[in-house]
Amino acid sequence: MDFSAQQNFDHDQQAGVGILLTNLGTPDAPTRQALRTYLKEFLWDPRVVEEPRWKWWLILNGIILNTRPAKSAAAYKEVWSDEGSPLLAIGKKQCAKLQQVLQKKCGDKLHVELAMRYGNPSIKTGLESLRRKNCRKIIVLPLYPQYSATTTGSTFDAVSDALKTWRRVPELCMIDAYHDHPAYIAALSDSIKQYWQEHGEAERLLMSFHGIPESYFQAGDPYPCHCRKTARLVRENLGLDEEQAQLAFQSRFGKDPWVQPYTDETLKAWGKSGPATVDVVCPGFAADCLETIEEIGIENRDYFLEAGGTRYRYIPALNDSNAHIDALAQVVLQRL
Ligand SMILES: C=CC1=C(C)c2cc3[nH]c(cc4nc(cc5[nH]c(cc1n2)c(C)c5CCC(=O)O)C(CCC(=O)O)=C4C)c(C)c3C=C
Ligand SMILES: [Fe+2]
Ligand SMILES: [Fe+2]
Repeated sequence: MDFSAQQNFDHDQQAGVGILLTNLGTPDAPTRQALRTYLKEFLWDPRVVEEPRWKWWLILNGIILNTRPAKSAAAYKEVWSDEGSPLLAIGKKQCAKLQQVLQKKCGDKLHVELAMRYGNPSIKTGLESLRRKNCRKIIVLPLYPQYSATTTGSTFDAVSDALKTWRRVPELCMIDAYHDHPAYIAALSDSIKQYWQEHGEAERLLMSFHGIPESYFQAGDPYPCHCRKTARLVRENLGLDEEQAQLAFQSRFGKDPWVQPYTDETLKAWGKSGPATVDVVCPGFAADCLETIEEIGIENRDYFLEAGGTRYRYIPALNDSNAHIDALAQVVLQRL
């Protein structure tokens, strides 16, 4: 074990508190090669794909990593901006703003760093930055409001792994979920209300969350229950009934059943015989990314309109809005 990196650590400096803000991750570039590297790390995580290792190794290396990277790179090209990947660019803004808000409240012993579970900047790098700033207490805030072993659980694995080589392990607080935090629910509801004030209301609201395999839920992952609670609280806050505002799960991967109802099938059915106008919001995504901009903003729009719907709009994620950053600050401050 290598503890040498800590030799220059200043033991006398006053200790600080670090906040590690994390998100899923994103490729370094929208290219086949960068996607291959990224997907290899992501899809080899046993929290994400629970298949027996030998079997999954053959499928991943024999099929998926030879086909998916080119397809995913084309999709990423559609959302890539001058600032790079939206998820990372928005993450950097969220991090800088949260630092400002928390420093105003708590002073300059508080440091916020951004890290990605897969790809860069890594969790190891983020934690090391906080160590250099002499943070003896670290609060990990994964930007997933709803807990899932595939996301939040996996982030905690990576944090624990990174700390294995530290001689002085910091006091640690891992925030597991904030799916029903009043400030998060208020920020979501207010952003929908504001969108409707500016653009008018649709006949129906679809709250679309990323899915997980149905078998993970059966094995005890509380994720779908967290999503349902978020959706119910937002719906109640907006004063809508169960027909006017509904929930669905997107981004199914592979052939096994995932938690239902599926977003794409719901929108195709609504296009055929349901409401003429639909607004879609993705409360589980703290930042707009491939899954919201491309999958919801483009792909699912086409499904709805081609099936007969007349108007489809995507309401942006909370991103770096003041209400969102204030909500995240409140989630963190409760743990200080
Ligand atoms: C293979 C299984 C997958 C599980 C389980 C899964 C869970 C899960 N993912 C998110 C959030 C995001 N996923 C994103 C991209 C993405 N997700 C998967 C697969 C699983 N996700 C893949 C293969 C990809 C890559 C894109 C692709 O090739 O289609 C992203 C976007 C990242 C970006 O750079 O924009 C997010 C965010 C959650 C919340 C979740 C379970 C709760
Ligand atoms: Fe995903
Ligand atoms: Fe997707």
